[in-house]
Amino acid sequence: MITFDHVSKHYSGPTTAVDDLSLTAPSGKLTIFVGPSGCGKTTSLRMINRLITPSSGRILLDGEPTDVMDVALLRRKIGYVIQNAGLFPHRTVVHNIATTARLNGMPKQTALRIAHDLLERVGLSSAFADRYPWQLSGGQQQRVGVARALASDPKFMLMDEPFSAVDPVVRGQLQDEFLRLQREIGKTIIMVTHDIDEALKLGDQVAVLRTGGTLAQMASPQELLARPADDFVADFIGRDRGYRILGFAEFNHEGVRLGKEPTVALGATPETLRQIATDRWVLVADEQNRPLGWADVEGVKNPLRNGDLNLSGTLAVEGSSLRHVLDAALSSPSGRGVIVGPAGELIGTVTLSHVAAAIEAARTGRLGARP
Ligand SMILES: Nc1ncnc2c1ncn2[C@@H]1O[C@H](COP(=O)(O)OP(=O)(O)OP(=O)(O)O)[C@@H](O)[C@H]1O
Repeated sequence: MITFDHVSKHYSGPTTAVDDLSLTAPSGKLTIFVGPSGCGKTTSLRMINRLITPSSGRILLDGEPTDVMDVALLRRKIGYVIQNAGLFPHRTVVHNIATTARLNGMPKQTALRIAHDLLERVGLSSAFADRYPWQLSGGQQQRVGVARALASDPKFMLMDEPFSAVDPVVRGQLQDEFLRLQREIGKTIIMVTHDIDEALKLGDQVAVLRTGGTLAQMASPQELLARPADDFVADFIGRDRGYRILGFAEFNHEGVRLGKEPTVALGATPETLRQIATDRWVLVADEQNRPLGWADVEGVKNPLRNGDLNLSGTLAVEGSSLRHVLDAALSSPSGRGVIVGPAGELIGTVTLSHVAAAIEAARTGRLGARP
């Protein structure tokens, strides 16, 4: 657990970067600091590993004040990941990763073995081990940065905008991979971002800071979306709050009868399509009954080919969120959202009215309707 106890930081002149910040980042959880530019996120983070000294107040790691710890020992307890990874340019990937373990006195061979293991855990093959940072993409460098921070198996991790230097697609992948990794490793993490979507996606808890370095609200993503503390938080979270909160409610199809969707295979004739169709659209699936797309009965004049398929519909995996299921229904040309199992096999379809009923049930229960 990382505790801020009335921490302030005043720089010279009138700037108060952080103003009387008190909060606790719980053990094994990912806490996000988010807020507009200049609200003191990075300053707060860097006070934890004493790259910056607080003007007043204390920071404690598992109850132990950091200001009296030996600074080298303190930093060894804390993995640190920064934007653009900050890798050593003259060291290979595997030696970059091994650095922190070596600094903690681990024998070279053990450190290298751990580095190779970590490379795979962050989604890079061993083929990258002997490359230099400049031979990697931004996303790959960022993965190496995470692996390097993890190499000494620190109890705490500080991450300053770790995914912001890459394009949105890679960023999404890195976030997903990092969430998976954190489920395994359960570190106590504080991450800084200016991106509220990233905060809501990754955070167990989100601390929203306002300019002047004060805490506006600290809450779970669901709580922030359902009950923003004031206008500043509501504005910062932005529009679509009602829609985004659906991302935190699992689609429960127990009370909902999934439609039994008939399917055809590629190669089906127009006559077959017309016989099977319940309306204009027929779902096309492969031999394992995995949906491939929808065919428009009125548009197919020859045996069905790949090029005939409408691919606009998203698939919702069973057990995914109401947001995914709603999106599957909205994006499907037939209006029927396709639900698949873990191997991508068809389970059934849902109509918009089914999803609306599920949303209504969740809204009055778990979504936390306003009192
Ligand atoms: N070394 C410094 N000297 C004087 N003022 C500083 C110094 N470092 C930061 N500040 C000021 O302190 C405030 C907080 O800065 P900080 O970098 O912590 O903000 P931030 O929330 O991380 O911003 P961003 O999202 O833009 O990175 C800002 O007003 C900044 O200008």
